Formats: sequence, C-alpha cells, structure tokens
Amino acid sequence: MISATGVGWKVGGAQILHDVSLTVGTGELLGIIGPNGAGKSSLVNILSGVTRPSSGRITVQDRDVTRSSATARARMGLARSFQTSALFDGLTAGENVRLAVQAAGPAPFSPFRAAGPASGRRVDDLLARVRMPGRGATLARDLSHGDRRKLELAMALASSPSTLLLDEPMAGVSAEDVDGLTEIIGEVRDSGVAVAMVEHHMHVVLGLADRVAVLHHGELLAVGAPAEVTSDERVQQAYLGEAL
Ligand SMILES: Nc1ncnc2c1ncn2[C@@H]1O[C@H](COP(=O)(O)OP(=O)(O)OP(=O)(O)O)[C@@H](O)[C@H]1O
Repeated sequence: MISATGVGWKVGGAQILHDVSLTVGTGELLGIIGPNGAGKSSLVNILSGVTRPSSGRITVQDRDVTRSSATARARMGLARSFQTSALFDGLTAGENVRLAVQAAGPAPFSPFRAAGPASGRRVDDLLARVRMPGRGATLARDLSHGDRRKLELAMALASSPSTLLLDEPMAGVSAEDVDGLTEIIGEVRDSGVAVAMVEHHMHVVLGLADRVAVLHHGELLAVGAPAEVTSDERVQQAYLGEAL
C-alpha cells in the first residue's frame, strides 16, 4: 500500500505538481490519467523515489519513505516499470528475468553468479505468469513489442512486490497485446498487489481500474470510481476534444 499526502514538486521555478494526495490499497488498482504533460510520470517518479518532492510526504505500508531512496523503497516491497524499455537486448528473455530475480535476492548482486535450480524455477514461474512460457531462450531484441512489455512486467514482479507502479505499460503495443497485458495486470492486482498505473489507453484504464485519479496541470482534478470520474464536469473540460 502506498500513499501520497500533499505532494508538491517544483523544478526550475515551475510548479509541476500541486498538493497531490492519493492512496492505493492492497489488492487495488488505481489508474492515473490526465492529458499530456499533466504530471503523471513526475508523480510516479516521486512515488518510486526517483525524484524527491518539494513538499508533502510518501508512505509505503504506513512507513514514511519521503526521504528514502528508490533502492530502499524497493526493499520495502515497491517495484516499478518505466515508460521506456529497460531490457538488455543482447540477453535472452530468461536471462533478463534471472538478473531481476538475482537483484531481488538477499545475496549481493553479481551477474557472474551461476543460476541455481531454484532461480531457474522462479524464472520459469515469472515467464508463465506473464503468459510467456517457453519464450525464455528468445533474445530480448527478437521479441515483439508486446512481449517486451510483458517481460518488463515479469522483471518488476521478480521481487514479489506488495506495490507495483506501472508507467504506460501498454504504450505502443498491438490491440491483441493490450488485451493480454490487461488480463495479466488484473491478475497481479487480484493476487493482492497494490497497483498504480499511468496509461493512455482510456478504455483499458476505465475497464480495469477500481478507482481513477485524474491529473491536470499538476493538480488532482478528481479521484473515484471510473463512472464517477468520467461524468465529472471538470474532468470532461480537461479532456475537451479528446475521447473519454
Ligand atoms: N526534470 C524536469 N525538469 C523540468 N520540467 C520537467 C521535468 N520533468 C517533467 N517536467 C515537466 O513537467 C510537466 C509534467 O511532465 P510529466 O512527464 O510528468 O507529464 P505526463 O503527464 O507524464 O505527460 P505524458 O502523458 O506526455 O507522458 C511537463 O510540462 C514537463 O515538461
């Protein structure tokens, strides 16, 4: 579970986020939407510890982590995916996941450590969880865009996170892969993970999210059930001219 309370972020004289407060509970999926430049990625960066807010605080499982690094937050059960790909293209899908499994383990990370049978099983489990069984030997660079996003999800799940932050997990993928990713992310939520997801595919967010938070010019315009939020007049104004 993760919460932001009164979060503001100012950079280079510009106030990017203003007084944002939201919570994502266990087994809940919060969709974060808003027009381009609304501050969605900035908020995810602040929640994950990549960026420190100028004001307000962040808690993970009720512990104040505002001043904790991204690494410290990861140890507390927070995982995230990035808007851009974070894969090693020259490694296989299985090797990419194995690195994430090793990095999440208790022993100091070493890319040279041999993989034990338990690590192999864990890699297979994670690939199966994202519907890529048997794809472990394929080079990451040879995977379809949709499979690359699934692989990134498998890597984010390697640490068995209690909170998962997803920044546009479906950007640029085919309609078929959007359906697959939607099912996988829904299953992750149903397994008890708190999921916050920034996503431009509006029908996906509105169909999948338990609640939706709408950002506009760095302010939280509305938070609520999808139907509540889409009928909100201020939200409709913010999206004027775009399909909601
Ligand atoms: N490091 C930075 N320095 C200065 N301005 C920044 C920085 N990061 C983001 N911004 C600005 O903050 C605003 C919000 O950016 P952000 O990427 O968070 O929006 P977004 O809602 O994720 O947009 P998109 O939907 O296009 O990805 C933009 O105007 C952006 O130019």
